[in-house]
Amino acid sequence: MTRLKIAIPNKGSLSAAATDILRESGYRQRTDTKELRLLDAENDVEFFYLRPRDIALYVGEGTLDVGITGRDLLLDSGAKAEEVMPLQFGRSTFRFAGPAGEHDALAQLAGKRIATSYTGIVQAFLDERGIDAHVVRLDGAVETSIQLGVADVIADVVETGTTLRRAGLEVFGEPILESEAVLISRVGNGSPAFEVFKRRIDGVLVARGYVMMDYDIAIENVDAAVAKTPGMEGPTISPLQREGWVAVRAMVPRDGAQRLMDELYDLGARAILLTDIHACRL
Ligand SMILES: Nc1ncnc2c1ncn2[C@@H]1O[C@H](COP(=O)(O)OP(=O)(O)OP(=O)(O)O)[C@@H](O)[C@H]1O
Ligand SMILES: O=P(O)(O)OC[C@H]1O[C@H](OP(=O)(O)OP(=O)(O)O)[C@H](O)[C@@H]1O
Ligand SMILES: [Mg+2]
Repeated sequence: MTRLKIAIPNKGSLSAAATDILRESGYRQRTDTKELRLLDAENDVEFFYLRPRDIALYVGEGTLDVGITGRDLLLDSGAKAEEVMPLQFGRSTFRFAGPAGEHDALAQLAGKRIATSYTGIVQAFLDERGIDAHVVRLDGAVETSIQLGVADVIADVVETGTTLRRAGLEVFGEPILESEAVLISRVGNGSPAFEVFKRRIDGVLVARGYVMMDYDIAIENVDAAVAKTPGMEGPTISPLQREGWVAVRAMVPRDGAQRLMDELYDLGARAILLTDIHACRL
């Protein structure tokens, strides 16, 4: 098998969370942020720490096999790479914004100067709708460009909205795009090494969404309890020394697990335990 080459954000909002998920998936990660390349010989993979904006290009060209980047950056790049799996972190919305109270519809974009770091996404959006506007490419901090007179509106990443508010701006029109960190690969990459890598990442994502629940319950109440905790392939039910009782073990969604414990208690379950799952293969 040829060694898998993987691109990881070296800085910015996605960097720490990307490193975390890889570490949880059992891969070596750099300990020094100045390190730009790291070989994990045991797992036969090599990591390249790159600017998130450049990652889709390397993967699209086939120089690197896999990457973690933002969906917005992937689409903006126009690279021949495809989204393989959303990673559930780095969520943001890409939106138009202007001085508070001045705009309420996308039709008002016509003839305006629009500042953005994502010219690919914005130009494609305007072309699709036949809106004629002038796109001004900036590297970052685009919120300031209106006050400084180089643009009339902006199109940018919005997470909490704090940056917009502080600059006296507000969003208008429909959201252009919902983004999050995504796993990308070259179109049609189905190598066995890539399949293993995907399964490991997926195992961590699923584990983050579930917890393990254990409880003891009288046999006459098992059916009602198991209906609430069906598990993946069906829960494990083991005998207890206590006559007429069994122990049940099942994976349950993390959201709502506390409420589920209350409901099981009401059904007569006791010794109800919740434990974290660190990884899984389902
Ligand atoms: N609050 C946020 N600000 C910026 N980007 C975010 C935010 N939340 C998620 N992202 C995502 O991070 C990616 C941007 O990568 P980038 O390297 O520009 O990170 P950054 O946090 O903006 O870092 P930098 O300090 O270099 O500006 C995009 O996919 C973007 O959607
Ligand atoms: O809605 P918020 O929670 O305020 O987050 C959004 C802001 O964060 C990012 O800026 P970043 O700090 O990355 O600076 P940049 O513009 O130089 O990339 C983005 O470009 C917005 O400005
Ligand atoms: Mg940024």
